[in-house]
Amino acid sequence: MTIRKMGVLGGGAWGTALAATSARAGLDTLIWAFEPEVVDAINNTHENKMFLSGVPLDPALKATGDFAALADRDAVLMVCPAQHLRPLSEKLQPHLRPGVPVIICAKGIEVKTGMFLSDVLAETMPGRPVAVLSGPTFAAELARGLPSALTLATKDEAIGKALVAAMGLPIFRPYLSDDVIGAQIGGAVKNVMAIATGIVAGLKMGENARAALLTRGLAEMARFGTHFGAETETLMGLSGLGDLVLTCVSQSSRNMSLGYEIGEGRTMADIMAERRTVAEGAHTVEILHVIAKREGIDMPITEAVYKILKEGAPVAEVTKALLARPFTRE
Ligand SMILES: NC(=O)C1=CN([C@@H]2O[C@H](COP(=O)(O)OP(=O)(O)OC[C@H]3O[C@@H](n4cnc5c(N)ncnc54)[C@H](O)[C@@H]3O)[C@@H](O)[C@H]2O)C=CC1
Ligand SMILES: O=C(CO)COP(=O)(O)O
Repeated sequence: MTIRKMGVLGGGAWGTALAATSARAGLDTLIWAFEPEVVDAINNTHENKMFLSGVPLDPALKATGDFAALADRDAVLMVCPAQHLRPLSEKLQPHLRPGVPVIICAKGIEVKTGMFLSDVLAETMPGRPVAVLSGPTFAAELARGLPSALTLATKDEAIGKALVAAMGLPIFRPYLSDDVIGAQIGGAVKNVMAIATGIVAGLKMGENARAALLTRGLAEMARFGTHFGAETETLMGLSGLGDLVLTCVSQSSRNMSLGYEIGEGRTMADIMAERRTVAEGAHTVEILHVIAKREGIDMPITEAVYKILKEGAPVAEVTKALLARPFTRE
């Protein structure tokens, strides 16, 4: 299998950065974008001002608002926010040739069903090969040509190798895995942990507290992951620990900075009113909390973020309760 024509579903920051990378790798690349202004800007000004401003794009990179225009693609990167994956994949499915792989690049869990995104695609795109591309990667850095490494997980080794051959670059290094569930869990859970570490940073609780939270967040990710059959190697790899570290320590993260502002005393409503971009952890926490309860998985940090974001519990009270938990074994 050879991939020459790449489709990208989603013209946000990450979709645009991945499309720019695909074009840089020499692939004929077409982005489907939701906003007509984004389609227009990519085609006519070669810049996505709305989501990735200041990054000049290859004029060969084209955008469309028409799903049918993706009909000749050899593979499609699915880079919409997680909660939009179901309706968008339903609309795209009839236009793609059978056997064309789709690669999940979104990070999250479907809130209304509790399903992993690969399970959503198994319903909306039955029989289609699926891969997951996930790792510590801020869109703005990749778009500027700075180096990144990611996990590329798929059960179909030939497709994995074809994707690496097509898109791999010295600045974009995919590492193959067959752990499709594990690669999704890291990316989903780390966003919730990034909100938590952001809150602690906003509260000025110190760097010891942040390191403690990040490490206990990893324990939470590992408990959740192993419960659903993820391999430890994946959780300790780029899509797990790697992404957890990046997202929890940097204010470039939308999730971390969301937490930071909450820690400083702002309300969710005020913060969200100023943002057009997605902070996936704010959605993921809603369902992660439900799944953890249902499955009996101990996830106290997730629970704390849920209480603050979704129940409006006072930050000081929730933090105090988290620190007062009974002492236990590591
Ligand atoms: N930005 C980043 O550095 C990275 C993002 N991701 C993941 O990629 C996914 C997409 O994120 P970004 O590209 O950053 O998005 P973004 O936050 O830059 O842009 C928002 C996106 O949501 C789309 N959107 C808004 N309303 C919509 C609707 N009603 N229907 C369909 N689409 C709609 C917009 O078209 C746009 O593509 C997320 O799951 C994110 O976690 C993964 C790795 C890095
Ligand atoms: O997933 C990301 C980095 O790997 C981007 O993180 P944010 O969505 O928090 O900005």
